Amino acid sequence: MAVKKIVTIAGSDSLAGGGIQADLATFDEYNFQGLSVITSIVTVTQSDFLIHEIAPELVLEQMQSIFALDDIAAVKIGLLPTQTHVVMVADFLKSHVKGIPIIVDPVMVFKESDQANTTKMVQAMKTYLLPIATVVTPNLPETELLSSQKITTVSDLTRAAEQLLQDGCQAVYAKGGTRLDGAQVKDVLVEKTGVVSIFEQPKLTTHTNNGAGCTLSAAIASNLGQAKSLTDAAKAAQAFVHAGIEHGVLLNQSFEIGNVWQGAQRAIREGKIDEN
Ligand SMILES: Nc1ncnc2c1ncn2[C@@H]1O[C@H](COP(=O)(O)OP(=O)(O)O)[C@@H](O)[C@H]1O
Ligand SMILES: Cc1ncc(COP(=O)(O)O)c(C=O)c1O
Repeated sequence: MAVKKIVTIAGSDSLAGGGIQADLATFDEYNFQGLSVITSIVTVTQSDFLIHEIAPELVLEQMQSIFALDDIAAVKIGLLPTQTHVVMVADFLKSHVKGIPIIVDPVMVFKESDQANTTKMVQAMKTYLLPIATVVTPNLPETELLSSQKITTVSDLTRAAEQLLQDGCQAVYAKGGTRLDGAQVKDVLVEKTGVVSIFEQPKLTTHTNNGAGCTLSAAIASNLGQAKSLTDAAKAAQAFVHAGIEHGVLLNQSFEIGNVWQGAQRAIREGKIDEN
């Protein structure tokens, strides 16, 4: 029996919070065989958050192996360590991949570190990656970087997301998340058609949100790969992440911040977690 296949082009998070590990775990929950192109390896210690890049030629070879298959359901792009990787991945997809959803998570600002990539990275993303995207999923600081706008309210977030449509993407799902005030998390989806949707969930106080952004974009990719509409895919993905944060896991007791658990929604569905 042939399996349904979906691809992530992203970094490895050795501690499995975000990155390739979160993407593959998400794809598995949606019954996809997850294929992966590893762009970088992230290592985390008490003092350092390091991104080790994989040589662009090797990234290209991974893409060539995968896209020799012609029945991929969707592609998600996560961490790209340099502008060279951005240009190369965008060029490859533009010429080799047609007619399937491309979800771009423009990973530049991490919860685990304050570092934000440079202005040149922002420019490379806007010039090469956004134009090929079905949907782009920046978090709040990334939306600020890409739009050069300061964001403190949902209206600001919506306006900035609408501005990003001018870079040529079909839609922007901007994550307000916990970075906007209020008891609810608020994310905004703006589409080129003019439709604006706001997705809300109760703001959780659990500290198990490592990988929330990666899981969200992988879940959007999975739902789009199952041929849902973008609005339905986004709504389902936000609910999937919410369950994953609420029932997230700590690696051990010395970690204060834990990882999203991609199996949470299934466990709830199967009655293995009592929600009351
Ligand atoms: N504490 C929380 N409670 C509920 N939802 C959350 C929480 N933190 C993040 N989310 C949701 O998780 C997804 C990822 O958001 P965010 O953490 O802002 O992204 P990133 O990981 O890229 O910084 C969004 O849908 C956001 O609304
Ligand atoms: C490889 C990689 N990609 C992306 C992320 C971003 O993770 P999050 O979904 O928490 O924003 C991380 C965070 O550690 C990472 O290591």
